[in-house]
Amino acid sequence: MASTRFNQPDQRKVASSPRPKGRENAKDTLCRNVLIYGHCRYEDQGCAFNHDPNKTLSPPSDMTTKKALSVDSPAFTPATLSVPGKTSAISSQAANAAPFTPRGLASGTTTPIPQIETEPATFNPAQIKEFTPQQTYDVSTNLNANGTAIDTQMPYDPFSMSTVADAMPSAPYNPYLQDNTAMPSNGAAYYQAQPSYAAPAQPLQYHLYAPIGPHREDLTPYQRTVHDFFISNELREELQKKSEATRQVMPTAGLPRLDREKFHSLVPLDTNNNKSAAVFGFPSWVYKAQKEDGKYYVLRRLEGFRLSNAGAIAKIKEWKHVYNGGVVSVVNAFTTQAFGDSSLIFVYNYHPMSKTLAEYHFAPTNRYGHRAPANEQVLWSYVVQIASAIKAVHGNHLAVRCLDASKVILTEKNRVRLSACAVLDVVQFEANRPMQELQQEDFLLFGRLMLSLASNNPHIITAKISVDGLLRAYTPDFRSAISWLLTPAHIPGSKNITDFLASISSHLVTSYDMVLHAEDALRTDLYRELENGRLVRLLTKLDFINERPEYEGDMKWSEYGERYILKLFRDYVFHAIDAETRRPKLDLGHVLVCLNKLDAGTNEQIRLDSQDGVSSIIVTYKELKKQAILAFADLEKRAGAKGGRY
Ligand SMILES: Nc1ncnc2c1ncn2[C@@H]1O[C@H](COP(=O)(O)OP(=O)(O)OP(=O)(O)O)[C@@H](O)[C@H]1O
Repeated sequence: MASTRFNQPDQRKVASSPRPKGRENAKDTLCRNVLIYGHCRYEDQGCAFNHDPNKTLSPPSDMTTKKALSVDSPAFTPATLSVPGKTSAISSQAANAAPFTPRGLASGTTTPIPQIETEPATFNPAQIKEFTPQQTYDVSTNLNANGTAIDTQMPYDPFSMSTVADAMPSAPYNPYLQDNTAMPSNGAAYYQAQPSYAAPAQPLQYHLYAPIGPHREDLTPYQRTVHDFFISNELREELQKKSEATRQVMPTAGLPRLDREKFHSLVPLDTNNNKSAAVFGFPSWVYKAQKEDGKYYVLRRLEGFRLSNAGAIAKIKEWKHVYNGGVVSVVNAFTTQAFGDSSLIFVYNYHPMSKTLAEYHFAPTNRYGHRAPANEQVLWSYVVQIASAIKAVHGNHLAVRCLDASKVILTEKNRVRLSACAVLDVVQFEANRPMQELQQEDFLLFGRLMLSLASNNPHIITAKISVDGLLRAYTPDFRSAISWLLTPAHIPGSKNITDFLASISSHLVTSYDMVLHAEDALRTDLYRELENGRLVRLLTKLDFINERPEYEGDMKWSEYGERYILKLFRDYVFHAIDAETRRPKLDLGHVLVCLNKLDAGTNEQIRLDSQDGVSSIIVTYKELKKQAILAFADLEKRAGAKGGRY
């Protein structure tokens, strides 16, 4: 730690300027005092060095000395960047290249010692701009902490920051190539290697909240808040509700445990107590249940069903091969007496907070008890998803058979799944109807379902209606798709789902594009959360170390070495005060920036001042990171156990 000083009362005295090699060189050499403190006390007293930073490498704009404990304290430009003679080690391209620092986050109210960039002095999320990788960029000559040229081409591993901090690169970083080995094969279609990609060759020095993904440019600055860095409130609320629903228990519901099948904690999901036998021929109940393995499932119970043919239940095996995003996976089926009757139970995957299409579209919403008919775009999205589900089912030589609005569930916004597959195969096993006939019937059921949603009529009788008349508000495309589904084939059994999909191909593409946008949006949210997880781990580690009461009397523990610097760092991050008003600064941006830089161990230097203002330390994040690792390792030793990975 060449630049680190501990508790040295006189350490802030002005450094003497370097001895010039020749008088001529001196006036071209930037005075070290200007570098370190922003001014030179001896400027007017004969100091021979150059005091105009603009004549050499441009120093940071805010190089003015301010009081201790202020986050606006004078900046310090590492000698590595401005040592005369060494500047030639930086290629002109490297010097001009923009470091990877999303603006607006990088400066905060910190006392950073900027490398080359000049950042706005206060944290302003509104100013965040996208990172544009530099096309041509010479990384072969960069400087290490000692000011010597080093090879900066290194494989960058965002999950192992020590590589970034401790070693320097040897091969160009290619973010696309990097994941190829780890990526499961099913991701290959989307994430193919891009050999021609001109990688941002500069090693990414620290994690910041890179604004990746779709951007909304119509927001005015004041609308961008700290919430921009976290998952959106709506999504958070939705996920939390789902998580709560998943964990809900109802001990007073009086429902049995199914010990033989290892299910317990049943919670009824039916909101409707009037059980009709219209769909399956038996009253049915739906429960959420937890299995012994800790996972959650849905149990659909058919009350009073007696299994007369063991072969019926074997049908389930065939359903296990159906793997489609539009079908709720069928897990198992069994009979039980646990409910006090003879019940047939189907086990499905659980999708918390689902609603049936009937519950969603036919529930009255206005005071006249009406709900507006569904919008055509939404209906097209249902058509595409259900058609894809039918394709998967028919492709496995099965038929859906149950396409009632009360048996298609909405698991996410506009995301539908068939929720009662396999039931009729078991219940009507004896009827032994030909599969081709059942598959043709699926088209009719599908057409009826869409027609009832489009006309907002749950009880539509399709025999005597004119689709064109009923769906006047919809496009001819939509009307003809519904007509195709409802019209029996000229040659029995000749209709097939592939033909239907071909005829709606333009809507498939639109739907696919919407899914891509939705995925982009979710990924953007994921990026926001990515850094938060890291920071929680880092904060936990720091809190484990800082000011442990049991070691309070132990001077070695708290007042020396790494723990002392980390304590000062804690003050620097969390206890900053405004230089002018002396009021506490509660700047989340500052905290995020500092913690991210610590996590990455950057070479940026900061000045840490003791609370009494007596001593200061100039230290890099890289050194701080090393100290944190050492202090935590020491703590682990004292704890006598490994604390786990942080
Ligand atoms: N796999 C599942 N995951 C989560 N919830 C589900 C699942 N399947 C069904 N549900 C939910 O269970 C509830 C009851 O479903 P059910 O099929 O019994 O509908 P219903 O409207 O009660 O119809 P019926 O009157 O025929 O019983 C619905 O709110 C539905 O969203």
